Amino acid sequence: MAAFKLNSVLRRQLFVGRVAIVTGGATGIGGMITNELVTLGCRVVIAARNEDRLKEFATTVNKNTGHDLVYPIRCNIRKEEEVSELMSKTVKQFGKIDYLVNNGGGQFASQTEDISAKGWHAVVETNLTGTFYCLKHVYDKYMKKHGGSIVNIIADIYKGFPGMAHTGAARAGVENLCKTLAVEWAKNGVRINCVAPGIIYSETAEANYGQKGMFESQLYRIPAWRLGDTSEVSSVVCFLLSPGASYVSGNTVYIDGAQHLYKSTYEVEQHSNYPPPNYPTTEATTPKSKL
Ligand SMILES: CCC/C=C/C(=O)SCCNC(=O)CCNC(=O)[C@H](O)C(C)(C)COP(=O)([O-])OP(=O)([O-])OC[C@H]1O[C@@H](n2cnc3c(N)ncnc32)[C@H](O)[C@@H]1OP(=O)([O-])[O-]
Ligand SMILES: NC(=O)C1=CN([C@@H]2O[C@H](COP(=O)(O)OP(=O)(O)OC[C@H]3O[C@@H](n4cnc5c(N)ncnc54)[C@H](OP(=O)(O)O)[C@@H]3O)[C@@H](O)[C@H]2O)C=CC1
Repeated sequence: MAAFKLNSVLRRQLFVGRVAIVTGGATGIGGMITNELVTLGCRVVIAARNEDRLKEFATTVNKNTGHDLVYPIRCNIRKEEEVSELMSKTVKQFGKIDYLVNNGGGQFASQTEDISAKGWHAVVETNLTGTFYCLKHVYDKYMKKHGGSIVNIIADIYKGFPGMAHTGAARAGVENLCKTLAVEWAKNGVRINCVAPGIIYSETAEANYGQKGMFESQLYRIPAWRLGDTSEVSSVVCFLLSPGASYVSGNTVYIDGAQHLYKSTYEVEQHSNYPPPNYPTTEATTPKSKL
């Protein structure tokens, strides 16, 4: 009991005096990351496009904790000047940026051939270019001189991302950028890692993907036989930001109940359109082509 009490005191103090930026920090996974950082004593700037939602979330958390620890700044990460301003305003307001969580992002489900050029650019600009802007400007405005710790939220791209090629390509780009920067910025005391969530329940994520219960229909593809919850992502993010991960950089942690090692969310329908094999085939091994 005594040990637990000591741990909970240490836990509350882990990030006292620290300042974090969480993009998309007012909803879903980002909202839980903000909550957990605040619980650990951190001041958190939350940044996204919907200003009303940011303000409402900040007011609620600040009221619940009795401290002004959450500060909203409207920012579309696709706009470099807004990202630059986000970093400048944070340094002006709080004097520092210890942590950056690149969580803001999203996509839509589509067969690759149905993605328009505009849709492709929207997803790549949001998830890859937006993340690049955040990384570049947090480095320029603070971390180049002072170091820091960064976590990028990507997605389960272990087997490509059939059904969401745009985001698969963008997130793979972020993962590769992370590996590069772990080396290039090590000399500046910057650590950078990625977190790859599997299917994580949040009201906003479910709303984005249409009908209620859609996520649950995927359970049989997940060895854990359940979805993840947002606190199961935020705890890993906080660990990676913390001194507990002081020798960890350039890595990706999958938070997916082992789904990346198991079944894809994509179904390939039966067909016989591959070049024929060199072994004898029967009707049973050669399904009729649907072409
Ligand atoms: C298994 C689960 C894993 C993942 C879970 C999560 O991530 S949960 C979290 C998920 N949370 C989120 O994803 C939330 C954040 N997501 C977003 O903000 C958007 O999904 C975004 C990234 C596409 C930006 O979109 P925006 O509207 O700001 O961008 P814009 O106005 O610049 O260009 C729009 C163009 O993109 C196209 N297009 C867009 N939607 C669709 C569609 N449904 N259908 C088809 N196409 C679509 C279309 O071409 C459109 O142009 P049009 O035809 O209108 O001239
Ligand atoms: N839930 C899941 O199963 C999975 C989620 N992810 C990823 O995790 C992250 C969080 O998703 P989740 O919490 O589930 O869903 P949400 O829809 O709640 O989170 C997306 C957040 O990103 C913000 N955002 C989107 N576009 C921009 C932009 N251009 N500039 C600034 N902020 C932006 C949104 O705020 P606003 O609209 O106000 O800008 C919103 O707060 C996303 O990157 C998502 O793709 C990855 C794999 C699985």
